[in-house]
Amino acid sequence: MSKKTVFLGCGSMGEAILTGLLAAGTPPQSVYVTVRRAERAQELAQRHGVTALAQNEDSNSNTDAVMGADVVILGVKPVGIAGLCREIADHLEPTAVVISVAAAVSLAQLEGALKPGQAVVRSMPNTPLKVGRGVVALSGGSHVDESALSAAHQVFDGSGVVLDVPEEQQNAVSAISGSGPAYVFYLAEAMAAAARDFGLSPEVAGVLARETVAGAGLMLAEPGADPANLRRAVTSPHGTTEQAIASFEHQGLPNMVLVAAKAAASRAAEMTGELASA
Ligand SMILES: NC(=O)C1=CN([C@@H]2O[C@H](COP(=O)(O)OP(=O)(O)OC[C@H]3O[C@@H](n4cnc5c(N)ncnc54)[C@H](O)[C@@H]3O)[C@@H](O)[C@H]2O)C=CC1
Ligand SMILES: O=C(O)[C@@H]1CCC=N1
Repeated sequence: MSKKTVFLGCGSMGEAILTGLLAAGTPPQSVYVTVRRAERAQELAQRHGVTALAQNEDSNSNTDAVMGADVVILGVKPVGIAGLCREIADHLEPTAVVISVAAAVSLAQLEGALKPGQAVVRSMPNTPLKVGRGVVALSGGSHVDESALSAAHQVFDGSGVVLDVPEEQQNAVSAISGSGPAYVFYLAEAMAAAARDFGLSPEVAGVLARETVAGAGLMLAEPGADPANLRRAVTSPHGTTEQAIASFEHQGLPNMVLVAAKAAASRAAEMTGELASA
């Protein structure tokens, strides 16, 4: 029998994980999601065939949903995580594995808001899980044994690469792969803007940028792909690309990426502190 898997909060990230999980073969009948609004619940139920519950005055959908659940995925914003944990703590099966996807929320904060002994996994996924090309890093809490960690791996296995990292590395993971899709989309936006600056129509500019980034991404996904080698294969000696790469170098693009990633990681550390004092 399939594990009962529950998503508490199912927005951008939750739905990306849900889509990947179902595409990898998990039967929708074993999946439950809770959201705030009835219209969103209806949308998720129709789109994915899962049972979707919205908050209402008569019952608490979160505590109802976690009853008998094997795996519970916390998909709400960091600021809502501790309250959600306290809300469900007494209703969880002692054997349930709780997986948080929230940036900046520490295992200590999660464990402190749940009952003693609950297995908790802190994860940092990314939205490409939705298309089977995600990457997620997991860190197990103090009560996570091999079978609990394996249950967490199973949530993501079919839709991306799953890595185990020490918890201290989670802010760095968040700054690279968690936020990373946004950096790439931002580059695509900038490429489209440059194309429009040349006088190309917005439609043509959009297609050029999107297809180039998507095609390059697929090449990077091939086994053994190396970004530097792939770049060199496009860069003819004394040709056009060489000029653009030299311009990026001159303007300090690698350092800009480093500084931006450090800003993301610092914000995560700051958020952990804010959540602790809230
Ligand atoms: N969006 C991304 O690319 C990534 C997000 N994350 C993490 O994922 C978490 C969710 O982020 P997003 O999906 O972007 O946010 P979102 O706002 O799209 O989704 C959050 C969902 O939770 C629902 N919700 C809020 N409180 C609830 C409650 N008490 N019970 C049930 N449902 C509730 C909201 O209605 C919403 O649908 C955050 O903690 C974030 O740090 C992690 C990695 C990447
Ligand atoms: O921006 C955020 O806080 C979340 C975490 C990583 C990606 N999105």
